[in-house]
Amino acid sequence: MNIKAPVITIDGPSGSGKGTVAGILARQLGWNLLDSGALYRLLAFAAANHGVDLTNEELLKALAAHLDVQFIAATDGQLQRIILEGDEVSDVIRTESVGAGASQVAALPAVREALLQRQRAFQEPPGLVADGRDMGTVVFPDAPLKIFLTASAEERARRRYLQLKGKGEDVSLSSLLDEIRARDERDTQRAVAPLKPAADAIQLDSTELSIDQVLQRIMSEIAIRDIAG
Ligand SMILES: Nc1ncnc2c1ncn2[C@@H]1O[C@H](COP(=O)(O)OP(=O)(O)OP(=O)(O)O)[C@@H](O)[C@H]1O
Ligand SMILES: Nc1ccn([C@H]2C[C@H](O)[C@@H](COP(=O)(O)O)O2)c(=O)n1
Repeated sequence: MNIKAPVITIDGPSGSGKGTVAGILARQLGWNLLDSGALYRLLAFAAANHGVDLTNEELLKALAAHLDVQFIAATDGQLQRIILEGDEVSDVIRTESVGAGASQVAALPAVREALLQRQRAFQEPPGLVADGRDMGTVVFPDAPLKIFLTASAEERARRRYLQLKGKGEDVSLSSLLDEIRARDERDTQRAVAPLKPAADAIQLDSTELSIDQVLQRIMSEIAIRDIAG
């Protein structure tokens, strides 16, 4: 019998804290991590490098199918690293402009199809924490625990502002809020795999919660379901 490794999905809009929470959870549980947004970001970044237009669905599909990417698991003191075509791109794919490009290519059905199996291949023992927009609805519909993490657009823009300021970037809160709203609109309104909670997802609004409080809430759901051994 083929018993699949358990999956915890964490979906939600940009800046809700999915990536942070998924990374900590995966480390605490000793499970694999799938940052699915990174795949769409890598595709948008690779397309720019190869001169592929972000509306050219056929070429983007081919690029997605052949993306030469390696995810190097986090270790104590070092976050997960991402290598594209031999170069480390962990930081350069995190800009708002690459995020906007990712949101654009993510609306193309052929691109999503090309990335589907690549995402499912992360489901390896002892388990997987997967974050994105359609982890619970499309990629891992049988996951035993699905979280839909939200926060108000204003709070998400504030978090992003602090994050980027902390990196020394010159950003404006109002333009970040505009970008977050535009990305929400594109991600929720697209025809394929739009951002929405799975019917069986637990919805968690983190506007007033710290990262630790969010983690505690998820840990208690894991304990209730007894899915982490
Ligand atoms: N509950 C929280 N309270 C305060 N800050 C938070 C909280 N959750 C996350 N953050 C901070 O908000 C910023 C954005 O978080 P993160 O990158 O995890 O969001 P995300 O949902 O993965 O966004 P994206 O989808 O755009 O990658 C980070 O600086 C993170 O430390
Ligand atoms: N499962 C996913 C993950 C991401 N996307 C798209 C939509 C986002 O705007 C963009 C970047 O994601 P982020 O790194 O900010 O989480 O990628 C998606 O459609 N489906």
